[in-house]
Amino acid sequence: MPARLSIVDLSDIEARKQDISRQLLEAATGSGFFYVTGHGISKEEVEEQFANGRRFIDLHEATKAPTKFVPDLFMGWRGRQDTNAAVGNDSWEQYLVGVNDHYMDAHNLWQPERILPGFRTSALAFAAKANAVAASILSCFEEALKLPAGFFQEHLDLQASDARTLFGWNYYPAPKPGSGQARQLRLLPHADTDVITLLFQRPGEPGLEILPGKDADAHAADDPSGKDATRLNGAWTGGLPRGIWTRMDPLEGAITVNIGNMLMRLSDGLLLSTYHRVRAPLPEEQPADRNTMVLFVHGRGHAVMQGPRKVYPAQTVAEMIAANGNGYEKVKQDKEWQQQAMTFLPHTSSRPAAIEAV
Ligand SMILES: O=C(O)CCC(=O)C(=O)O
Ligand SMILES: [Fe+2]
Repeated sequence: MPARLSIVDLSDIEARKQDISRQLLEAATGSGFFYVTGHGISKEEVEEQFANGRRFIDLHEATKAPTKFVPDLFMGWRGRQDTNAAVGNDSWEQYLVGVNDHYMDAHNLWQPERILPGFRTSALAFAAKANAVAASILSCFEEALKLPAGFFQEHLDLQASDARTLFGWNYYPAPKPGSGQARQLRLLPHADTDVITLLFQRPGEPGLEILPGKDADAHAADDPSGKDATRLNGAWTGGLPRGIWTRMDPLEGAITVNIGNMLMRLSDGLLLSTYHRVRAPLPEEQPADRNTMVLFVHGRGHAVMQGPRKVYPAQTVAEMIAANGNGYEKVKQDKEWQQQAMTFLPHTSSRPAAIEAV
């Protein structure tokens, strides 16, 4: 099996469901990360939404401050001061919105219309489109995972009063010349807490890397601090080299998809939530900004994320978010780990031999 990252074409998913389900399952049981094309979201829509998010990021700090992050909900704005406290450097800023207006309004986490006209409508419309892509990917997994038919449709309902799915923007400014940031990470290694993540990356702004063979379970079980990233489990890596940070670069027209801890639990460990990180541009790369958009598919707060074989403890979506936020929250108090993890060695980063359709 060659070392490769998989691309799955989702076009005509209703007519080709069986075929696509097989391909998705093969892609997902490998490294836990794959690309999808034929998803029906145009390049223009994606760029428009990047621009929408940038309108927020470019606001004055004092204007953004009232929409500050609420940890239990995992919604709101984290400025570079906050991400500095969370991950140990100041090269990252994030704004996450709930697809559920109820939580957002209760905490005043939207900017007023007069400051960002049309922002909310545009963001929610895009999040709903992305969620539809997520829902069709997940419906392909139901049968294979022996979950009741319609399980995801029920739990991913964005209109539900306890819907906890998040959409948002990550902004990593270009490293300042001479700052040494080229040898730093922009985001620490972590595994996502959600069901699946849809990540929109822009060509020309690389940095995402995955660690095949190191999943959230291996992290939690044998290395709670996560300090030793080389401790791995024995899981299948889809032919990618085990324990080597592998570049998951932006791919024109594709959405990057990864399995989160909730789907790992729902699948009783068949699908793995793989460790990933974001590094700053290398000295030989363009010292560009990095802009990404994420859909963290969580589903409804009361949904129990446990598979039919009950391999993992029964915990609800709300409990899992409150306990762990996203994975990087877990290590934020550990200064020694931060220092160790932030130092980036370029030779630890490798390109996959191929990116190809399964
Ligand atoms: O911005 C990226 O490329 C990755 C973001 C990520 O992993 C996260 O927000 O969980
Ligand atoms: Fe992540």
